[in-house]
Amino acid sequence: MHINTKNLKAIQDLYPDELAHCYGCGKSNPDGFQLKTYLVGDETIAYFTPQPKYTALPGSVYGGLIASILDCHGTGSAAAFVCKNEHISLVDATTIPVRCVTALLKIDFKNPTPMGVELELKGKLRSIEGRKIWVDMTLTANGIICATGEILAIRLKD
Ligand SMILES: CCCCC/C=C\C/C=C\C/C=C\C/C=C\CCCC(=O)SCCNC(=O)CCNC(=O)[C@H](O)C(C)(C)COP(=O)(O)OP(=O)(O)OC[C@H]1O[C@@H](n2cnc3c(N)ncnc32)[C@H](O)[C@@H]1OP(=O)(O)O
Repeated sequence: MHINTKNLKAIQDLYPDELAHCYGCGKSNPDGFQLKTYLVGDETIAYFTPQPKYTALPGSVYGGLIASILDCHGTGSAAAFVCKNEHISLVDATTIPVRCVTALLKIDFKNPTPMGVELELKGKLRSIEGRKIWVDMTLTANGIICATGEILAIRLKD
């Protein structure tokens, strides 16, 4: 079920402008994917519908694109979970003082991901250990988990 994100702020829209050029999720990159990750309770969610040019075999999505959007959903989720952990409100903020980069990303491709449908990405916090944030993710299409991911995101120093 697609949740209503209209009244939620995407974590990527709270990155300061100078850190918002990421190809996958930067709001300041007009050529990029501009993925949006939302914190909803204890999990994160994002939606993305790939364009047909990101085809692997006809009818299925290219794995590199799947890795890209899970990468950005993972770092966004990590930042959101740190904010939640430190009671930094995402509702009132215009920017957040937390930015994470990917140190390690693992994707398991479980089923072909169909082209032409909206993909749902979810993230769950596994642990925060100092600057290291581990997040587990799923990518679902038509109710079927097509890929799972795990990411180690590192919180950048001030
Ligand atoms: C993208 C540029 C990255 C450069 C970062 C610098 C500034 C950038 C500023 C803003 C970034 C803005 C936008 C980012 C855009 C998009 C985000 C989307 C996701 C991506 O597309 S992002 C691109 C791909 N990403 C990289 O380009 C990272 C290259 N890398 C590094 O820049 C360093 O490697 C870094 C910063 C990761 C850590 O460096 P560091 O000096 O801050 O910290 P350190 O090495 O001490 O690691 C701390 C603890 O993490 C453990 N650890 C580290 N790596 C591990 C691994 N692979 N496996 C298991 N554990 C690992 C250590 O073992 C230690 O653990 P412990 O504390 O327990 O000892």
